[in-house]
Amino acid sequence: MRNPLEWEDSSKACLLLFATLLAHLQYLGWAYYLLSLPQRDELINTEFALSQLPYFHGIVVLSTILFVISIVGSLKRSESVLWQHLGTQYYGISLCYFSFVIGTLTMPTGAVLAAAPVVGLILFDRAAVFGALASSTLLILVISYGSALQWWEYAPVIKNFVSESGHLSMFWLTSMLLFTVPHFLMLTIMAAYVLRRWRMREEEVRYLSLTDPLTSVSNRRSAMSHLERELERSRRKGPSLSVVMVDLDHFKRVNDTWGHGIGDEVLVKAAKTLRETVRQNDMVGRLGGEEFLLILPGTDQKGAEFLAERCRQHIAKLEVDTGQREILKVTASMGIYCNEHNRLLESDMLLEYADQALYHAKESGRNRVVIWHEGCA
Ligand SMILES: Nc1nc2c(ncn2[C@@H]2O[C@H](COP(=O)(O)OP(=O)(O)OP(=O)(O)O)[C@@H](O)[C@H]2O)c(=O)[nH]1
Repeated sequence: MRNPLEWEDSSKACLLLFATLLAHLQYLGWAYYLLSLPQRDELINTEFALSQLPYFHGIVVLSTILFVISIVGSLKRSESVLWQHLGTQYYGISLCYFSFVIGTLTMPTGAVLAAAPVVGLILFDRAAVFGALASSTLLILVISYGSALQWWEYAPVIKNFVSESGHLSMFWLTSMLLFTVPHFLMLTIMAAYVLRRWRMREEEVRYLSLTDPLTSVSNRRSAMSHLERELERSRRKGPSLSVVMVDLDHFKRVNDTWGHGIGDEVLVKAAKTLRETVRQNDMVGRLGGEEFLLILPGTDQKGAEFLAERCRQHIAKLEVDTGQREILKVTASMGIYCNEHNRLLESDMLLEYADQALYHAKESGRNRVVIWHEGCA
């Protein structure tokens, strides 16, 4: 599914114009329903309603045309902020006309003026939303003051907002709810949908910023901050922490012989093997190139050695199909350091010692696990 936060401008306009068309169809249906009622003369100004029918139709036709144009634009994946201006301006101005007919100081007008910009700002360009808000507010003010100055009647289609007994007219109240609820529903659903996608994207960005794109294990930054956290915990709570530096042997040769594609495949398989061999709360990070780091909380030196040895054996059993009737095998060297004798060591020293042990493993023939000892320094 594509992300609405990355929709083309034409698709956003298309969505808004579709919502506008639905609203105007609802108003047209309402007008026809009222005109069909036997008691219509008691509820509405029939003469005015009939005189406005061509405009109602005209707006529905115009909304349909604009909607179709925006569909064509979105099929062509057209990107231009003008689409957004068109969609938002038409939404605002066409609803102002309806606001003039039923009254500017009403629930639907207030609801749209208050809620539409909030949803709009999530989805549309700021200039488009504020532009449409400015023109609509200005129009609403002109219509309202025009009525106060007796240039035109207020809510010319409605008769008797209040009944003769002084109570609110049931027809008036029901009509207002009928117009308000769909707008609110549409705006709320749109906001909820876009915000959900927004949260998903945030999750995705977080995942990408912490994960190595090739192997899907933690990247260097994420591994380092995890190490700091675990080291702090080890200092406070006591259990020892072990780190294992893992480096694939003669990896340059793999690349040189079989190409980078096969080299990448080896890295992916090795990372997967490490991930599947360690426990759930251990961390596997790729420090770069063919070097990985295992962070093993609550693990003493003996435990780390056992786990590293198991990882080494599993990697040695890996087989990579080279596509040339030859199966490629790889091995890894590992250096271990555990803070069980010195909880105060900083993370860089922990890594330094593990690196020294790894160097020793390489020097003494590769494909082996070495625990740091004085001789490694
Ligand atoms: N395919 C692939 N190769 C990489 C990647 N990152 C680093 N490399 C290669 O990994 C190789 C590392 O080579 P060296 O550092 O010489 O180590 P080595 O050949 O494994 O030798 P030893 O570590 O001493 O056993 C280089 O050829 C890098 O180009 C990667 O993401 N994909």
